[in-house]
Parts: sequence; structure tokens; C-alpha cells
Amino acid sequence: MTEAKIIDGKAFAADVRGRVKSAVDVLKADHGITPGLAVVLVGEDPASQVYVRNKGKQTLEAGMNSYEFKMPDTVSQEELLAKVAELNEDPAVNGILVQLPLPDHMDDQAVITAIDPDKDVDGFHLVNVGRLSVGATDGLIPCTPLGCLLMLKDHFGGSLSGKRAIVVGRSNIVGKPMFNLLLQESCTVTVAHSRTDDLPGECRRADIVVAAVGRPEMVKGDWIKPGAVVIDVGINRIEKPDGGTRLVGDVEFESAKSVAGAITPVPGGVGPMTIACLLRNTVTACCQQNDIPEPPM
Ligand SMILES: Nc1nc2c(c(=O)[nH]1)N[C@@H](CN(C=O)c1ccc(C(=O)N[C@@H](CCC(=O)O)C(=O)O)cc1)CN2
Ligand SMILES: [Mg+2]
Repeated sequence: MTEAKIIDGKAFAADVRGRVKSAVDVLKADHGITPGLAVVLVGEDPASQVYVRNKGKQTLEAGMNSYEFKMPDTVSQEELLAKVAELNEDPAVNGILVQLPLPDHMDDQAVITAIDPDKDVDGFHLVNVGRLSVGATDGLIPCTPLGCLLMLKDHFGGSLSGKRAIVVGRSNIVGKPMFNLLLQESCTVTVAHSRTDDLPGECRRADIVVAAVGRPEMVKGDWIKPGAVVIDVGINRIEKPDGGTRLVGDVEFESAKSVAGAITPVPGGVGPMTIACLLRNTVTACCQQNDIPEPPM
């Protein structure tokens, strides 16, 4: 058995960003419009600070306007909601993202609900959840599942029709939207979770495994059907024997790569696609708000 193809998420994301930039160039040249993305960060979580900085940097590199708002973790939910309301009304802002997780004293869903669904470039608003579940074409799709789908479609040369897929994990942010996207692509989809009976057996039936449980290296190589495509959404920091730390996914990479047909690594797999798809969603939102056709991306 040959080793799996390693899907290079970094290169793939760079390619998506290049296509987003070309689309932005078209919007500027043909319509005089520059898309704008507003990102709100509450508190000082170190990982969130890095993600928000990268979002701002990549937004500018794609030729779009970036607006960054930092609020202390002592800010009240009312103050955050007032900021969201202001961004909803700002015509220069086409996309709004509130970085998660929010501090404990805030209700994530209440904040997401306050975002104008047409500017909800995270795709987390109930209106966008509904649009995705009925297959509407005007919805905004959550960035991480969209990134997974783009990589899968590329791998299979476009069509996923008839593939047996399993999504391990049922979160609102990844598992459930991933289920809907794969179903829309005419896959036969199983959603597995902590109560699933015989999880290894369920995984072994799948041509596509999307692991999004948040448990380090839980999915083992002998759970994978030979030749299957494995998309690892997990980002888990674990301790090394020498006391340092390293990032691992939800899949045991070494054992899985000798069985799978293709596999995404961690880091450098799905992660970079999240921000690339955020930029893509911002262009999509901008085109929808201005009633102009979306340039190919
Ligand atoms: N409002 C949102 N909050 C959060 C989201 C989101 O999509 N919307 N997703 C995550 C964080 N996130 C972006 O916000 C994100 C996570 C990871 C990566 C990434 O590129 N990861 C790298 C590894 C990075 C590292 O070394 O730690 C990789 O996997 O290669 C990008 C964006 C939660 N919050
Ligand atoms: Mg609309």
C-alpha cells in the first residue's frame, strides 16, 4: 500500500486567497467597490489575538478594507451589542465577525443573533443555518466546513456524489454544517459522536472521514478504510515528553497516513483554509449586498 497524499492546506489556502484577490480587483475596477471586513475581539486570549491579527493582515493582502475592534474582557454584553449594531448600519462594512470564544459572562448566541445575517461571514446566524439546511443559494457558509468542502471537491475532481462520508463530531460550528454540505453534495452521510456505538466500524465504512471532535489523535489508522480521504479539523495542543508542546489533530496522523488515500496534516491542513474562506465569504457578502454577480473564486 502506498502512503497517503498529504493535502497541503497552506498552499490550497494561498490559492484561494489569490482567487479572492482577483475577485476583489474585479469589484474595484468594474464597480468601484472595495469589500470591508470588521473583526471584533473581546479580551486577550493569546490564540484569538493571533487569529485576529492574521485575519486583518490577510484581508489587507487581498485588497480589502480591514476594521479591527478590540474590547477589554470587562466590557458588558450591551456594549458589544451596541458595537455590532453600529457595524450592521455601516455601509463600508460588508462582513462582521465576532471572534469566539467570548468571555463567560456573554451569551454567544445572543451576540451572533445581533449580527445582520447578510453580513454574518461566519455563517453562524440562525438565518444562515436555516439557509444552509434548506440548500438556499444566498446563505453564508461557516468558514471551516467550507474549507473542508473545497479541499474534498478538489481532491475528487469536483463531484462527491454517492460517496459514503462520516463526520465525527456534532458541533454547531463544524459538525452540523459539514453534514449539511456533504448531504448537499449527494454524499451518504453519518454523523457520529460520543455516544456512537462502534465508532471504529462506522469510520471503516466511509470513503470520506471528517474528524471534528476536539480529542487529540482519537481516530486511529485502523479505523480508516484503505484509500479513504481523511480531513482532520482538530487543533489540539499536547505536551511532549521533553516538557514542550506540539499541535496534533483529532486523527492519529502517522498510523492513518499509511492507510488513507489522502489526509490533511495538523498544522497546515484545514486551519489555514478557515481564514481563506472568511475572505471568500466577505466577497460573497459584498456582492450580495450590492446585487452584483460574484466573480469566480
Ligand atoms: N468567530 C469565529 N471564531 C472562531 C473561529 C471561526 O471560524 N470564527 N475558528 C476558530 C479560530 N480560527 C479562526 O478564527 C482559526 C483557527 C486555526 C487557524 C489555523 O490556521 N491554524 C493553524 C495552526 C495555528 C497554530 O499554530 O496554533 C493550522 O491548523 O495549521 C486559523 C483560524 C475558533 N474561533
Ligand atoms: Mg439579502
